[in-house]
Amino acid sequence: SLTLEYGAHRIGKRTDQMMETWRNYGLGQFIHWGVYALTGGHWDGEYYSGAAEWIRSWDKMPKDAYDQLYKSFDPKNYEPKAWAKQAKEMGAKYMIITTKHHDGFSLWPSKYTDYDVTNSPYGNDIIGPLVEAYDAEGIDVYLYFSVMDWSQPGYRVSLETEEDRTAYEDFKAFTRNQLIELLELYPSAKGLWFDGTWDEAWKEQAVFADELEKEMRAMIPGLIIGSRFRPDDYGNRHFDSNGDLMGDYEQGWERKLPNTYEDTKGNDWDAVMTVPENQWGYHSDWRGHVKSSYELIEMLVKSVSLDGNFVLNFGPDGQGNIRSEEAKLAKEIGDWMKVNQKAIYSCGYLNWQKQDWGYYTQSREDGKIYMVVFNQPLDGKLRVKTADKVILDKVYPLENPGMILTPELIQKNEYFIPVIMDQKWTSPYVIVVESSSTDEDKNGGFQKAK
Ligand SMILES: COc1ccc([C@H]2[C@H](O)[C@H](O)[C@H](C)N2C)cc1
Repeated sequence: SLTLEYGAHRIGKRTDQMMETWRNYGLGQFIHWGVYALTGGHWDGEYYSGAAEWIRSWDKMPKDAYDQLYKSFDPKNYEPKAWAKQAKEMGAKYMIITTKHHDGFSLWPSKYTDYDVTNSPYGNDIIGPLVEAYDAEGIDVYLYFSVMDWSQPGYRVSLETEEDRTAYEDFKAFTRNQLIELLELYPSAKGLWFDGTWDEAWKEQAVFADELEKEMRAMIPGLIIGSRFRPDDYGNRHFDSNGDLMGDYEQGWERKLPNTYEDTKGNDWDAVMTVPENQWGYHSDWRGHVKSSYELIEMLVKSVSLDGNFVLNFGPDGQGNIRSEEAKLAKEIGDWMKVNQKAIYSCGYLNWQKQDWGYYTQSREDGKIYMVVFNQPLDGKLRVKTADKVILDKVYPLENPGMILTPELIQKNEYFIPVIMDQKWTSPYVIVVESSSTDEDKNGGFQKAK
């Protein structure tokens, strides 16, 4: 393997408490909010078919018109406490907020740019009250920050000339200033979710990025930073030139999920997901497929079953309203979580053979196994093929622990579990499996399967 000075600084998962907490979240909320929300994905009566938060890059969007939008940013209906309560009801354990997206508009009072909320009619800090509201609900806050910043004169896609390099040094200093400022203003933040780090110019900044990451980690011990921040000695991101994961978890799963445990390479990871196919910021006219809560619950369960976190995106409108479609999803997901959260929180991958009826998760706290059923077989029998030397001690519906189900042995380590046919399951349901190992432990009894 290559000797890398700026590659992965750790092989394998972080095992400290803050990362354990992160690993056990299961469900998160992404919030994309900024001046792009004022356009709702339209300009001058025309429909923008791209991602609404990218409308500034649309050829039909005059750049100066976009850059004046902040003079209309005055979200009368912004209610951070209501947003936090809704997220709590949904069952989100963490929230990632766009402090600054690619356009550079800063949602906090920044000393380093005039393109921020203090120079909008709204005038006040957006981020601070949001952090307080989510902290008060016990939902951990993470700060999304786009390195790419179209508003900054020093920003460059690539460094071709000496002038580029000189300008980029200013941009690097600006970027560091804003990040230090964010961590000083919001020290309860548990981590940063970086974006906009694919430019050639940034990919040459292995030294700068590494020093900055170290500086940020020193400011908030345990700070969690994913694989989208640093480039390595050769400009590789997410995985360094030896194939080792950069940062604390893999951030590559954007609007897509891994299919198998092998796809995750055994790393921690999050999957960030839009409700439409590709809209993060507010678009007033969602076209194409809009995901149902059933689909999103399956993605959540699949993510947890493969040791990841699922982060669902919300895009509030220009007045600070959470749109009705998202409010409905938050309610429906929350209703499901209220009944089935034990199969999600502090759960992860179980190495039993994947079956067609759904997904296994296993509690990292007590080893209980959860069978989350999406596709109930017509004969009401769930096939279960356990790992070797496992016996099933007790099986029952999570919703009705008194209803003991008796597995039917098919062959060694393989059973049918008869679910209740007269129980009309109308949404994904969970069967709990308490199991133990047939290995004799030192005093001849059975130990709980770990
Ligand atoms: C070039 O393709 C991109 C670039 C950036 C994105 C941004 C989205 O605006 C959103 O912030 C998402 C999390 N991020 C990857 C999406 C697609």
